[in-house]
This record gives sequence, C-alpha cells and structure tokens, in this order.
Amino acid sequence: MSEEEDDVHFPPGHVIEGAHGKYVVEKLLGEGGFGAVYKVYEQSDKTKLYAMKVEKKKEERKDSKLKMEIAILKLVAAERKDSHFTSIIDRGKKETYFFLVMQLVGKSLADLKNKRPDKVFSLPTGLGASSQCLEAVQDLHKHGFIHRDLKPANYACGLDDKKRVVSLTPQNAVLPYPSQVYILDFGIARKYVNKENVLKTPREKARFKGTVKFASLACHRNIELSPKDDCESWFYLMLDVIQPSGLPWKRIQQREAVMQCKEDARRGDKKAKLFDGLKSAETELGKIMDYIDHLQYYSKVDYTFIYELLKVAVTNTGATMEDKYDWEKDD
Ligand SMILES: Nc1ncnc2c1ncn2[C@@H]1O[C@H](COP(=O)(O)OP(=O)(O)OP(=O)(O)O)[C@@H](O)[C@H]1O
Repeated sequence: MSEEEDDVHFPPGHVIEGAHGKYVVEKLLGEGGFGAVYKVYEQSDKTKLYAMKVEKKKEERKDSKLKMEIAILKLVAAERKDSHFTSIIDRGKKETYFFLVMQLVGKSLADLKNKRPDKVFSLPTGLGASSQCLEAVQDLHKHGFIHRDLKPANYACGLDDKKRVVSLTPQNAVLPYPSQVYILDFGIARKYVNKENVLKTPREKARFKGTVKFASLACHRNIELSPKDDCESWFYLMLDVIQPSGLPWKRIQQREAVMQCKEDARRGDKKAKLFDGLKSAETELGKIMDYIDHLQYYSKVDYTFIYELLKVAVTNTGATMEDKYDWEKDD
C-alpha cells in the first residue's frame, strides 16, 4: 500500500479500483471530518464522470456515515429511476477507507444561490426548487428515514441529461421539467419507524443533530425528531434561498440564541419580518409555516397541501413551475 492510499487525500491521477471499474481522481469536490468527495472518471472511458465519496475507517467510530448513505441510496434506487437521489455506480473498501462511487451532480443550491447578484433566487426558482427539495424528502420519509440535516448545501442541481428531465403529468402530457434537484448527504439520517413500519417510541432525550441555522425547534429542545422536523428545516432552507435579507438568525452562532430567535419569529412583528420583501408569496408561506408548526411527533404530513400552496405562490408571481430556473438561464 502506498503512502497516498493510507490517507483519503488523493492527488489528481490517483486510481482506485472498484468491483465494477477503475476510477481516476480528477479533482477534490469537498472535504469534511469524515473524509472527502472527489470528481473521478472511469479509466477505460474518460467520458464517464462520477463523484466518489471516501470515508476514513475509524476504530472508535462504530457508525459509518457512508454505510448509512449507501443503505439509503440502495433502498430508494429500487423504486424509480428518475428520482431526486443519485444512483450508486460502485462501492467498496480498502484497508483504511470505504468508498462510494455515485452519479455526479452539479453545484449545490447554496453555491448556486451565492452566485446570484442578490445572493438569493428569484421567487419562482426558489419556490420551484424548494418544491423539489420537499419531494426528495417526502420520498425519504416514505422509505422510513428522516434526514436531520436539510440545508441548501445538501441539495444540488443535475448535470447533462439530468439538467432538464421530461416528466409525464397525470394527464400524460409531456412537460419540460426544470433542472432536476438532488438530495445529498445522508450521513446523519435516522430510521424513524420500526420493523412494523410504525413510528418508534420517542426517546426521552435526543442529542442535538444537524446544522444550527436549519435545525427545528424540537431539535434545539432535545426532543425526538420525526418527518415534521425535516419539514421545518426544509421551510428554513426555502426562506434562506428566497429571502433577500436572509434568515433573521443568520449571524448568530450560539445555539440557545438561535432557538430564541426562531421562537420569536413565530409572533407579531418578527413573524411579519420573516416574509419581508416576499409580498406575493406572504400568505402562502405563512400558511405553510402555520401548518408545519401545528404538526406533532406522530402527525402524518400532508405534503400535497404544501405543494399546492407553493404552486399558488409561483402562479402569483406570473410564472409557472415549469419555467427555467435562474441557473439554467445563465447557461
Ligand atoms: N454526487 C455528487 N456529485 C457532485 N458533488 C457532490 C456529490 N456528492 C457530494 N458532492 C459535493 O461534495 C461536497 C461534500 O459533500 P457532502 O455534503 O455529501 O459531504 P459532507 O462533507 O459530509 O457534508 P457536510 O458538510 O454536511 O459534513 C459538497 O460540496 C457536495 O456538493
């Protein structure tokens, strides 16, 4: 084993052999405490580009984030080809690391939004893409998992043929569908149902998980999470990508203070401020927030209710859900 192989820092040109092919590292896409994500290509066919996620093996870590990621992607893959989940190409383990080769996607919603002049999407793009983000998480919930770390950085747009997919409407008319949105990173996802597909009995106390800015109030309060908490995080992510002034707690680091700010945002002036500058969508967004706030641990989420309100909000702007997204117009 070479020195490089001992680590997960691979230079361009480094080759990793999997069960279904040999993958050559092109460049690093991102790095975290767990390991790294690389853009790779298949040695025998340079046009076949993928993303490779590698995770260091750790004696002390019993729960591998990558294992959870693979389990979820396998579970959802069986169902439908054109989904909001990246497909698995290959996976394996070496002496010091695990790896997953998956479908390569484009920039994250966080990167795409930060490239905009006002650092937010237009309302039709923000609401339309958010609708896809909710579809992705609805699918995950259907399979018995909650994500627990929803944020714009954990969603990305599709590449090449996945940029604009064609979807069949219920009426069987073929509609051009705007850029597909993919959900990423299931490292801290959790099974929320038991073997009988019934919600698990909530633990008395649950440790804080995820990202402070997007965490649900229950997460701040160390209460067990369920699908409604992903919906609350999804709501914050939607506001984050459309609200020109950003989330009110965007500059606060301290967890307690962020929780207080989220609680305040439910009342009076502070609630109105949450939707500042979003006039045409204010009523629908208010209804969505109230709906999510009334959900409880055992509640069954009515996703359709939310999609319908999003559709009305998009229509109010004079656009449609099928219109090109901001980042497609730049191409
Ligand atoms: N399939 C993919 N195609 C292209 N880029 C990807 C893919 N999966 C992940 N990435 C990128 O790699 C980087 C790290 O990915 P990811 O968020 O999954 O890992 P992470 O470091 O565990 O995340 P976190 O920052 O939440 O800890 C991100 O910039 C992400 O956009």
